[in-house]
Amino acid sequence: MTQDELKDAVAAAAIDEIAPHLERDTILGIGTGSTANRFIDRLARLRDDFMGAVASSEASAERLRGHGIEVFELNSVGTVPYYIDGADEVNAHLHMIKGGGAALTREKIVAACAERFICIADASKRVERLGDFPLPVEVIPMARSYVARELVKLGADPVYREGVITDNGNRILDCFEFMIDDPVAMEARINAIVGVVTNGLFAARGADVLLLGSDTGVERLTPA
Ligand SMILES: O=C(CO)[C@H](O)[C@H](O)COP(=O)(O)O
Repeated sequence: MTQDELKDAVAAAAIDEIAPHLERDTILGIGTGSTANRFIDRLARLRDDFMGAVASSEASAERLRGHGIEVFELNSVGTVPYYIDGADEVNAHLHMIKGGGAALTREKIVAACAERFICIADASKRVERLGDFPLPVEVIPMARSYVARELVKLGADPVYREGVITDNGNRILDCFEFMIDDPVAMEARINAIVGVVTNGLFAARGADVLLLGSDTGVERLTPA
């Protein structure tokens, strides 16, 4: 199967996972990226079965609205029963690196408000140790150089993502050469640097379920 077919397969599996639990007043949390987009496109077929969605990016909000799905502000919703999103890397504990699409901060906020995080990914995203994928860090623009120097002290090789401004008006540093042995500790450590908005480690709040697509089908995994 191609990677696109695997993304379709996990998007379909996520629909199967949540569809029996949808109520007329359900508001879902929706992620960002090519896998999440496939989920959004399938969700459109169920749009009369639930109330709407909270989106983790302007791009996803636009896509949801394009399908006639109402998009709500998180502040007016409170909690959502499910957050469905992709990942750049995921380990056996369902800790993830996210933010390849620069939406990490809003993704982390919506995930924090979700009762369950369902991660949808093709098998290429499953790793033993996080860090081959460059870890994104969202920074306040004026703190960019300072944060980069602090990240070097932690062992990373941070590279400014040229031309990218996040939905929050901030910048992204991608940390290369950064093998992460303790994702929970490193997530907290990076977030403690002044000027960091958040980083792309989703470890303190990892996923509850991973739907992982491979040539043999979609596997449903829970944290080890
Ligand atoms: O974190 C993300 C965006 O900020 C995405 O979930 C992540 O980059 C995976 O994207 P894709 O489904 O396109 O591979």
